[in-house]
Amino acid sequence: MHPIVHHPVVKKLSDLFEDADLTRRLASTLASFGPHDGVCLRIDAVVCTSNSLEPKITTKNDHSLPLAWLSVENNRTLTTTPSQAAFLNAPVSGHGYSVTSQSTSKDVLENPRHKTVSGLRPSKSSAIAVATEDPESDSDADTESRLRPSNVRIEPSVRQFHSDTRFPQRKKPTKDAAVPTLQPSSTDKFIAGIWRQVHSPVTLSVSFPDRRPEFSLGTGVSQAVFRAINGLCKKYYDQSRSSRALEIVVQAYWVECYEARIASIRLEFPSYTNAEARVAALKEACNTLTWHEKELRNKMAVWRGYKEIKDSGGWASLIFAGSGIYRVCKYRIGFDNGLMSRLRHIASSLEVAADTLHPGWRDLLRVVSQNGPCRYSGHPHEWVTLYTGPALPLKTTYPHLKLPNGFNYQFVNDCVIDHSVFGGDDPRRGQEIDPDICQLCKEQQTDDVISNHCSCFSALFGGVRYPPPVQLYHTASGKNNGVIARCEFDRGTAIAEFVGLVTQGIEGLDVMMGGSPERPYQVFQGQVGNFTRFINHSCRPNSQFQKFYWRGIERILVVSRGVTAESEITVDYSDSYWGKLKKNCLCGETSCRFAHQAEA
Ligand SMILES: C[S@@+](CC[C@H](N)C(=O)[O-])C[C@H]1O[C@@H](n2cnc3c(N)ncnc32)[C@H](O)[C@@H]1O
Repeated sequence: MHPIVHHPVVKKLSDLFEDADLTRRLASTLASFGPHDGVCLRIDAVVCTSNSLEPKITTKNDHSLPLAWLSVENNRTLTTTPSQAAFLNAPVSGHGYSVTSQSTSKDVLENPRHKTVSGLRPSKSSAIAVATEDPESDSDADTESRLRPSNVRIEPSVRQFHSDTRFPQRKKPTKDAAVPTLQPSSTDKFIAGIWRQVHSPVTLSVSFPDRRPEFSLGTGVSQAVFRAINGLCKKYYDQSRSSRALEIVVQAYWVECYEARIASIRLEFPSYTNAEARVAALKEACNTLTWHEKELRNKMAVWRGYKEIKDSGGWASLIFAGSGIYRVCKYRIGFDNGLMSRLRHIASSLEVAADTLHPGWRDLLRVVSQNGPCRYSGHPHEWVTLYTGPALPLKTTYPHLKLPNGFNYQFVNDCVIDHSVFGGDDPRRGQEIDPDICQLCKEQQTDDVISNHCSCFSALFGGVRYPPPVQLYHTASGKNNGVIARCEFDRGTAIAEFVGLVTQGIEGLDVMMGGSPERPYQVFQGQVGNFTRFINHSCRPNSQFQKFYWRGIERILVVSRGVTAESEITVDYSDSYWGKLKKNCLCGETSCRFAHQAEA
């Protein structure tokens, strides 16, 4: 049989793909080659987007990436360039699978931008902050005239939000370079990275072999169990590219096993000192891992970091940490009590996001028998997160309202039209508006991500939509629930659409007014809607309501005026709203306009 079949790399590949048949199939393929054909094995990877894993074979648009050439003649080595392998006479021209990828981000960034109907411009993308201000767009009068309430004639008893709230004069960002700006620290970036990853469509599914060793530290760690965890550690270290999260989980757990093994050795050999027991455990590990002691010690230092992060932020913080975690743990960047206490604070909130957005994530922990049941189920916003402990079901947080049937709220992604009021009509449809052209940028709008050219609020319309990195939380200031941003939202970025029942004729309850004086409508969030229902008021808000037409339909958006991570998202409810609310404003701002509202 051809010697390449027994090559260790081939063995590794078959382990990697868990395909015991690989060598047999390789052997039968090689049977067609002659002894002087200079056979080598080319190892390719195919680059594609995760949402297009159904590859199309193309010849023109080849995204295959030759990684290495393996030759038996070349003293069993892998080469990384075709020139190194040239003597083998091996075919190096690319052919293989590729996926058609749509690349609009460049176009998106280069598209010209136009002024919005209010003081905010749409952000170029969620990653790029709008650095400049339009000098003419900031005066209250100007803003007001452009945002004049559409249906100001209605004078009902309802407390109305208006998407055209008069905002207090905004301070222009200073251009003075001498004024220091607060940059996010490495810890901020690390934690934001975890939140971003958990709110991304990352796929974490794994398949394990049927027979796996069972682990339990309760009864001590025998040499056999320690050998098994060492074996696992080696396996996932070797497979790190394909299962990075698994690797980190195993390594963090290895540290626990190692400590438990030391304790067990001390019981087995009572004459051993702690240092001797450590060395003995280390030697055992090195035997299976086939690493030198020094090598293992170096790696262990990083793995200890993983364990510390897991101990503070829970397994979810480790699994969703992304690739930055290695650097953080290797160089221990910002690795202090500050990081650990922040991780402890977000641990249960992170679990809410992980359980509700990635219900299968705990399967990864099966690799070390640490998987438990899902704690939080349902919609991510059916949970109110707390700094002090596990999240509470949203339903249980309104006892003060004394509602006869309890608090019931159905989360929906899009507005629901009250057909009993409007028949088959959608009152949000703009009259004499071209539904294909954006009113702001004048570019073409379509729901098809590829042909859409309007990137005004691409996080919500015409782009790929991810769950926004926000959660409900219990405010400390007495406002009951509120909405907390887990990542920053650049100024001009849409956070969400104000979604609810599109209706008319609601009296005495909170509604958002929309439409025109001729065709008014209300958006009522009493029973259905999204998290915007829980956004509180501030007299110095970090967000604002803003109208926007998408495909000819008026949408009311919550747009960031610069929201920092871990801050409460707030809007200005407007004077007319507070005029009908017999409560004191608890926003706590020095410029608060309604602090003594109830006494007035
Ligand atoms: C749309 S809800 C906001 C979510 C609400 N906090 C909750 O727990 O459901 C609006 C109500 O929240 C309360 N609220 C919002 N902002 C407030 C503020 N700055 N001060 C006091 N109460 C506020 C008022 O009772 C108001 O009528």
